[in-house]
Amino acid sequence: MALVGVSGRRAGCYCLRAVRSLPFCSPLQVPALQLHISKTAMGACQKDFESAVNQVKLLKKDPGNEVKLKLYALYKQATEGACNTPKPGLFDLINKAKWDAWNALGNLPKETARQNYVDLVSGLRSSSDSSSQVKPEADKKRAGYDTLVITSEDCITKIMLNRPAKKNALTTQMYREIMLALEAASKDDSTITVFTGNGDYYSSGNDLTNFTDIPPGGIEEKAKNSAILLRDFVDCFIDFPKPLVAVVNGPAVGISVTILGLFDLVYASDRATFHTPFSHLGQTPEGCSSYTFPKIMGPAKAVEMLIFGKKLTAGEAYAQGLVTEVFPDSTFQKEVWTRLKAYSKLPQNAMHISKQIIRNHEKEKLHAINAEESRILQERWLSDECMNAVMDFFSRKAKL
Ligand SMILES: CCCCC/C=C/CC(=O)SCCNC(=O)CCNC(=O)[C@H](O)C(C)(C)COP(=O)(O)OP(=O)(O)OC[C@H]1O[C@@H](n2cnc3c(N)ncnc32)[C@H](O)[C@@H]1OP(=O)(O)O
Repeated sequence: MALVGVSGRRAGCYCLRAVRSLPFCSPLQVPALQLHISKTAMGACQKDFESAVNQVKLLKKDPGNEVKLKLYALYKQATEGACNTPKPGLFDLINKAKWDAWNALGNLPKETARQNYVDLVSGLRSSSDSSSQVKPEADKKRAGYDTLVITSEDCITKIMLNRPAKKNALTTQMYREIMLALEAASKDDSTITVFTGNGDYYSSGNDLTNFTDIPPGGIEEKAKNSAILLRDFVDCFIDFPKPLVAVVNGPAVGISVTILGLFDLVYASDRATFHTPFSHLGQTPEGCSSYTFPKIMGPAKAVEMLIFGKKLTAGEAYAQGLVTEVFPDSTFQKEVWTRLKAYSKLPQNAMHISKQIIRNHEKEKLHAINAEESRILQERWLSDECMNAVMDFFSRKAKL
């Protein structure tokens, strides 16, 4: 996701672009959002306002689409007053989101809007400054990974999803980095590999903005590329040679849940939930869950999750066999890591060979299922049902 960028100063007018600012699907092309700052904005805090407008350009961190929409709306209100343009059509998604945000401000006075804009930017600056001071965490990252933190200790390689502000939603970059991390972990001298999430979520599943970055070949090409990426990604889990452990620190959604059927141990905090809202999104199961879930929990319970999107608590997921053990959140990390450190000292070759024997029974089948699920999803992603569901998500997010 591109950050807010500055296009430069032009003839008495500052122009700020939020490149690929608002992630919507159909027509799956995201134009640049332009904010033109006219010199005519008047009022007591005009100077502060202009200065805030300039400070937005210097933010080190993308403030996210919701905030960008707020900035846009407040800017329009501050400079033009109440929303005075016709509502864009349903499928003009970007402009509709911007219009909704502006319109939601009603008759807010221009001066108040200016002040709110200044306050918002000031808040963003302080959080951007303080987050840029958190150097030690960044330094711990193994080189080459932007979205993951990977560490190796006590013969355990830990792969931590690291987009806490986005609930560890999986971007295409993240899928690729996870594949690289698995490849590296399969060859390093660790005995077991652990997945977990940074922050309050394990993962909110596929990042829905993945649907917005459309190549020149259009949405068909996008769907095809995504299906290939999905298939390769899941194949890496099917083929992973060492014991694979999920330390589910919080809620898990979508593909982060389905893929658990390919893990060897799933430890969950009692805060964790397990949710696969595929029908709600006009989508269908992946991660081999159409096979592993009925096998693990029986067809009836699998249907509740995969077709009807029933969200399970950690206790329910344990009762249905998806989770190996549930721990109180207060002692989760301590108990799980003590357990894993003990396991990691077991004879490495015996563990790896055992995993191979167990997996080899159905490896071929899993690859075939993965291919089929990916093929079906490629079609689903082009459906109105799916596009409308993704649009709904971002429309909800765009409301002020
Ligand atoms: C290669 C392609 C492979 C594709 C494989 C297919 C997989 C299928 C799936 O995984 S389906 C599941 C998709 N995920 C979802 O539908 C979850 C969507 N998110 C939510 O419903 C909510 O965000 C939540 C319930 C996870 C958390 O709600 P909460 O109110 O606590 O927090 P926010 O909504 O404010 O979220 C904080 C910011 O994170 C952004 N975000 C969260 N999840 C996603 C996501 N999946 N995709 C994109 N963005 C996400 C959210 O937009 C907020 O961002 P903002 O601060 O900029 O507004």
